[in-house]
Amino acid sequence: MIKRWPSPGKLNLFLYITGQREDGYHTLQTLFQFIDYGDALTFNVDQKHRITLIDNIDNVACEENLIYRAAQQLKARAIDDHRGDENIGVTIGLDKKLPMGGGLGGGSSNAATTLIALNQLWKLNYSREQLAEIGLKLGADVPIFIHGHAALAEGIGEVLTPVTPAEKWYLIAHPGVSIPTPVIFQDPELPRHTPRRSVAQLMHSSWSNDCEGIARKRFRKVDELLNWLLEYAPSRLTGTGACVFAEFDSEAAARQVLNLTPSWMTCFVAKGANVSQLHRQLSE
Ligand SMILES: C[C@@](CO)(OP(=O)(O)O)[C@H](O)COP(=O)(O)OP(=O)(O)OC[C@H]1O[C@@H](n2ccc(N)nc2=O)[C@H](O)[C@@H]1O
Ligand SMILES: Nc1ncnc2c1ncn2[C@@H]1O[C@H](COP(=O)(O)OP(=O)(O)O)[C@@H](O)[C@H]1O
Repeated sequence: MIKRWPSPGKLNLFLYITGQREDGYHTLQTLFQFIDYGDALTFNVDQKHRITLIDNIDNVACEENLIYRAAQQLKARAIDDHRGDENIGVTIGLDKKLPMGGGLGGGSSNAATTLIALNQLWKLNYSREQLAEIGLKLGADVPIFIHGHAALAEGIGEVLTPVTPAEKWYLIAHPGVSIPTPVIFQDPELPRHTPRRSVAQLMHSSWSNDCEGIARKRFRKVDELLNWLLEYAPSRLTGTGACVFAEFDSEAAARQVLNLTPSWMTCFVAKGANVSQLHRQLSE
């Protein structure tokens, strides 16, 4: 029985924007890999009707928290489908480690962990596909955390092809600014027409992130971080930022550079994982 449910972060090892849909959303080709670093959630289920979040996060109203919203949506769906009743309730605790708005997917991961845990604890018996479908309404990155395997994501993130990139060690740095996703996607200078490539072509090319130029231009700290890291290792932006990561073949190499980082850099070392920590624990 899991007591602390892992909610790991992710990296976008590459991110290409291949077009824009009529509703304004951008179509992507992006490679998701999990990291062995993240938040943890606890769930105490009861029959007291309420969903309560005891450790809320600063500047996010409880009803806006993706954990609360995931629990609410799952309960509403369960009531509609006659798999659960009005009385099902839960008290949720959150140990937050992932920086918010950092491109590490913390909110989406928290939502996915909530859906998977409550599906089990409320005995609802939804399939992973059904949970991913509920999750997609909460955020484009929720399905990848529900499926729990590194994948190439296409469409707006919902078309997933499992892949197994090398599990490198990463030095992940946060510039101390949060970049809201729309700020990048609304920029008129964002490259939006990178040609679509096959999985094989993508996996054998060198990798980059189409959002990086805009993030560097608009956020001086992102630019400074990347300039610093690039002296030591291949380094890129994850998602729409704000975090950046440098990749290494060993933990020792990553830690050696960590020891050199100046005090203005907030960093941690994490290993890439093709199966998320949550799914590894679920299959134990
Ligand atoms: C691009 C990624 C890659 O991981 O960036 P990060 O959020 O991780 O940095 C994600 O898929 C982001 O997904 P998510 O974080 O759920 O995006 P949302 O909050 O739903 O989107 C905020 C806004 O960004 C724009 N948006 C988002 C995703 C997308 N593929 N095209 C867009 O144009 C839309 O205007 C949307 O209203
Ligand atoms: N449980 C949660 N954890 C993190 N962020 C959350 C959560 N619930 C709502 N949010 C909101 O979602 C935004 C994006 O968060 P996050 O997923 O951490 O970043 P990103 O999408 O850049 O990876 C936050 O800035 C916050 O306003």
